[in-house]
Amino acid sequence: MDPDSEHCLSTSCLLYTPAYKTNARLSLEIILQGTNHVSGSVQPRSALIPNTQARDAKPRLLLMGLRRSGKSSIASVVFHKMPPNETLFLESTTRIQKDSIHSFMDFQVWDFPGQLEYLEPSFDLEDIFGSLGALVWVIDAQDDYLDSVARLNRTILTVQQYYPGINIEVFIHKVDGLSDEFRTDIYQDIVQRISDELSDAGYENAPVHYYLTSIYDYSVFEAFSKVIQKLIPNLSTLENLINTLGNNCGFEKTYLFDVLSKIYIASDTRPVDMACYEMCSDYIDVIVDVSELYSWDHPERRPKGDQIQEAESHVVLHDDTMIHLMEMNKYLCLVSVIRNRESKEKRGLIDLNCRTFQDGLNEVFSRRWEQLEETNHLDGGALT
Ligand SMILES: Nc1nc2c(ncn2[C@@H]2O[C@H](COP(=O)(O)OP(=O)(O)OP(=O)(O)O)[C@@H](O)[C@H]2O)c(=O)[nH]1
Repeated sequence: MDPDSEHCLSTSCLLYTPAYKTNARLSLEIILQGTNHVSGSVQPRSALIPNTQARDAKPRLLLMGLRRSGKSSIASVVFHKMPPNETLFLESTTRIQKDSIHSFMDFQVWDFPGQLEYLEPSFDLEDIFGSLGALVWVIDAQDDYLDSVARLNRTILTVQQYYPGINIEVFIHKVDGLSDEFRTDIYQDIVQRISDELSDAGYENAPVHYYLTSIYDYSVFEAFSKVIQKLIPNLSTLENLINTLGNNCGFEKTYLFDVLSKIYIASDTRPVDMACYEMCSDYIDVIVDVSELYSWDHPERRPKGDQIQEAESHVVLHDDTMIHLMEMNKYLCLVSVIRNRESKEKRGLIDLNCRTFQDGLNEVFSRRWEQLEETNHLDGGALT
């Protein structure tokens, strides 16, 4: 964000005190408490306990690929806020790392050791691929990728016999060190090799999607956003709501962000603009930092009249672009980019429309969220 930009943080974001806080919690600290980091190994078929499946019914994202391809780095950067440089010190994974993410929807991320031979008969495929949301295969684009491609093809051909609807998401990773031309060549080569081999094996039109990713820019967040969006029930309803809101308010682009991971779970259906996405994502960081600084319980602070329940803020940048942020519930916030001069002058209308959108959003999803919260409550809040 440009240091010269005119910052107009609305007071609603800064003034509320914990006594007046409701469900709205734009604070990573609080949300991170809901994130468990446990490790475990997949049980061999004979050791399966019948009831574990019910507790593990959350959609699962499997991070797979060869050793040192970058799986743990991706999970750490996206879900644990690890600065990319610190991934240099990550040790090789030796057991499956199971991460439960408790957010706008509960899901699990399983990080597989690169050397694990999960296709061997001693592993129960149902235990690994049952309740699967997506298989994310990470290929190190800076290394020789032929082995990785061959192993991916073996995995797809085995798994699709039992789980034909499975989403395969291929992250062609570590592209930060490559020129644009080289990236395109590698991308085309990998896509070609995978689709040729699969169609030779008689598997046409496999549901495989490809992304160029790196932890050193926003591409990995963008890719994860796309992966997660496929797991969201009612995504098209959500996109329609955002489109309607954007059209009525003159928004150039709108993203509905998960505050914890900063992946976006939905946006309007205009083409993705990475610059907008980066700006909106950075703005969430600013607001989270400010909220954490000022929303602690101060004995002498007096509430100044009625407070708006959710954090709300806008900033006008040096080029007259406005970013508008509004917290939707304790997990999600809506961030919009506004360039249209007329629209910017109608802040009241924008706020009103965003509140209406918030009602619609919570109506579509609240029942599900309430159910999830009740379940967690019954479980004693423990997430596996
Ligand atoms: N240049 C670059 N390096 C990366 C990127 N992502 C990860 N790395 C580096 O790749 C190395 C291996 O990363 P890990 O995340 O440990 O790899 P892994 O796939 O989990 O490895 P195993 O646990 O052995 O299976 C680390 O030194 C990371 O810093 C990236 O996007 N770009």
